[in-house]
Amino acid sequence: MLAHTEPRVLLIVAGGTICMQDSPTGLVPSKLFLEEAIKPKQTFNDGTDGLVDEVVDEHGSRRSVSCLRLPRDRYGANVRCTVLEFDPLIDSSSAHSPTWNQLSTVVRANQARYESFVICHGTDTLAYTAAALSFMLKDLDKTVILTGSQKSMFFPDSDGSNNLLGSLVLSSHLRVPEVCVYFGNSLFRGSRVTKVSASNYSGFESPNARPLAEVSESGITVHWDDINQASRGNGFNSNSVPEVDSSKVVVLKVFPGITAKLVGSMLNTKGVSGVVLETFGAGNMPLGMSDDILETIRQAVQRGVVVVNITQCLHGSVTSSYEPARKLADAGITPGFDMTTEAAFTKLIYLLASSQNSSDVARKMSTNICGELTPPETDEADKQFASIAQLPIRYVRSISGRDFQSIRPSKL
Ligand SMILES: NC(=O)C[C@H](N)C(=O)O
Repeated sequence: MLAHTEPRVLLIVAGGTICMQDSPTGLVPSKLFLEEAIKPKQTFNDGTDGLVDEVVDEHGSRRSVSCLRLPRDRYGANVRCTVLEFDPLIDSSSAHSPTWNQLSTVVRANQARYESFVICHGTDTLAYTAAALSFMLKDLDKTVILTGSQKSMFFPDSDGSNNLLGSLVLSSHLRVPEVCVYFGNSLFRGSRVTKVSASNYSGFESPNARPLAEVSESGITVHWDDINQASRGNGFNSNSVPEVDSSKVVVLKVFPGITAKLVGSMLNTKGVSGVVLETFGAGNMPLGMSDDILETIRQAVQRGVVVVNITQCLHGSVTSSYEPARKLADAGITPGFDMTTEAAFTKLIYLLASSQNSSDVARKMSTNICGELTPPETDEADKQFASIAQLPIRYVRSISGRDFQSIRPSKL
C-alpha cells in the first residue's frame, strides 16, 4: 500500500476567463471563484472544512487564506491546495511587468513552504507571463504551472476544471523544475508557448519544442529527457532578481512596404532600450527599396539599443541564409533564432533589468538560458524529406466515403 501523503501546492489566482462571470459590461473576474466555482466541486475538495493557511500575498503582506484538501488520488496523496486570490483579479490583457513582478515575488516569498505552484491566469497574455516567469524564476528548483481556460469554471462545459485539476496533479507528482503551462491535456515549457486559438480548448502550442508531458485516457506520458534538470543551484537567492519593466521594450512586426521612417519612430522612442523585430521567414525584411532602414538600425544599435531578429513564422528559425538577414546582422541586429515573440520580448525585458551593458544583453539574447531557444547547429529547418518522387502514396479512405482517385490506379 502506498503511504498517505499530502503534497502542498500554492494555487495563485491572478484572473482570466477561468474565474469570470457575466456582468452588464461583459465577462469580468469574480470574487466568488473559490467559494462558488472550486469549493463545491468534489474533485477539488474532499469535504474537510475550515482549513486555513498563512501566505505572503502579492503586496508583501501576510494573509490568512483558505486551503483545500483534494480527494485521495491514485498515488495515495491528498494534495493540499492553499488558495491565494489576487486583489484585484484581472483580465490578462492588462497584465504586464507589474503582474510578473508580483507573481515572481509571491512564489519566491512562499517557496520554502510549498512543493509546487499553480497559477490561474487569463489566456490572452498567459504565454508572455509564462515566458517572463521562466526567466525570472530560472533558479527555482520547483515546479510552477500556469493554466487558465477558454470558458469560465462557472459554466458547466468549461475546460477550466480539467486544466486546473491536471495542473494540480502534475505539479504535485512530477518534479519538473521549470515554469510550465498546462492547457488542453499538454504540459508545455513556459518559454516556448504561444496562444494559437481564441476559443479552442487546445488553445496553446509550443511550435519549436514538443510538450514536456501529454495526458490521455491511457495515462501520462512524460518526456523526461526534455525537462531541464541542469544547474538550478541549491536554493534560491531572493535578492537575485531585479524588478522588470516592460515599458523599455517594443515589438515591431515587419510588413510589406515598411519604411525607414516607421522603423525609426520605434527605435528612437525615448526610454526604449530594446526592440524585437518580427521579420519575414528566415529573418528578412525589405531592405532593397531603402537602405535608410539599415542605417536607422545601425545608429540605434550604436546608441545602445538592443535589436533582436525573430521570425513571424510559427515554426523555424532566423538564419543567415539570405542577403537581407545578413545585412541586418552586419548592422548589429542580434539573431533570436527560433524564440517566440513572447520569449524574445520578455527575455529582453529580463536581461535589461539585470545588466547595464547592451552588448552583454545582445550576446545573451542569442544564447539559450532556460530552454527558450534552439541554437542554430541543432536547428531542424534544413532537414529534408527524401524526394517526393520516392515516397509511397498511402491509400486513405476519405471521411465522406469517396475513394482516392488516381490517374494510374493500377500502378499504386
Ligand atoms: N480565456 C481568457 O482567459 C481570456 C481573457 N480575456 C483573459 O486573458 O483574461
